[in-house]
Amino acid sequence: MLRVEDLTIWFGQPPDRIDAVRGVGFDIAAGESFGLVGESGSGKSTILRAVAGLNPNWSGRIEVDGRPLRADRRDRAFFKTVQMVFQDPYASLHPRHSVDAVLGETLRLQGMDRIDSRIQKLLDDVGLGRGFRFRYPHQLSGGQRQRVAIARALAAEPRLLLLDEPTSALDVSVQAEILNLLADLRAEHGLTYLLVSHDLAVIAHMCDRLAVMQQGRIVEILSAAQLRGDAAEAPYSRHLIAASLGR
Ligand SMILES: Nc1ncnc2c1ncn2[C@@H]1O[C@H](COP(=O)(O)OP(=O)(O)OP(=O)(O)O)[C@@H](O)[C@H]1O
Repeated sequence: MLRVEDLTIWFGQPPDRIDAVRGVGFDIAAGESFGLVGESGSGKSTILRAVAGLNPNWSGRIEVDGRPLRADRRDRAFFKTVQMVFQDPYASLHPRHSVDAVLGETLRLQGMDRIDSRIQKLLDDVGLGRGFRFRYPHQLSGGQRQRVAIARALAAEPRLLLLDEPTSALDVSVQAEILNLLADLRAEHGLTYLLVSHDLAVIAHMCDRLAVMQQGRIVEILSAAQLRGDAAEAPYSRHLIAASLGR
C-alpha cells in the first residue's frame, strides 16, 4: 500500500545540508499498522512529514497504491489518500474555527456533498455527539480536540493515516481512549497506519510491525510479536533497547 524506497531527506543547502534520513526503505500492506521507533532525532517525524508532502527536500521513491509522490509539487489526489494527525491538538486546530467550520471546510475542499450529514457522521465516528459541532477548540478538552483532529483527517476519506505521537500530548487516562478509538477506526474503515511513538507500549498495542531507527537509518524491522517478546525467537533486540533508552 505504502512503499518507500531509498528515501533520503535533508534540511538546508550545501555546504550546510543535513541528511536527517538516509536511504530508508519499507513496505506497508493495506490495512497494516506500522510503527517507527528510535531515539530522539533519529528521523521518525521527518519521514512522516515527507510522506505527507510537508517537506519537498527528498530523493528516492514514495508510492501509495503504486502511485508515486513527486517531490516537486503538491499532488491533490495523492494527499486525498494520505492524511496526517499531529501530536499536539492544541496547535493543529485554529483557535477561531469551530468544529463545524473545520470539518465543513475539509469536506468542501474535497468537493463532497451532503456536508451536514457527513459532519454528523464524522462526529459520531470519533465518539463526539451533536453538542460538540459548534464548539471552538478552547471549549474542548485535549482528548476531544484530538478527536476533532482525527475527524478532520477522516473527512478526506484517506486510506493511509500518518500518526505522529498522536497521544503523547494527552493525559495518561485519555491516551488509552484515543488509542482505542484509532484501533477501532482502523478496523471499521480499513485504514492503514504509519505511527511514530517513543512509547514501546503504544507501538506494541497499535502496530503489526515496526522499524527501529538510528541516526537517520532503519536498523531493524520487527513484528509486534517480537516486540512483545512472545514470538518463538523473541529477540528483544539491542537496537530496540537502545531506542527505548535513547529517550
Ligand atoms: N526544520 C529542520 N531544520 C533542520 N534540521 C531539522 C529540522 N527538522 C528536523 N531536523 C533534524 O532532523 C533530525 C531528525 O529529526 P526528527 O524530528 O525527524 O526526529 P525524531 O526521530 O522524530 O525525534 P523525536 O523523537 O525527538 O521527535 C534531527 O537531527 C533534527 O534536528
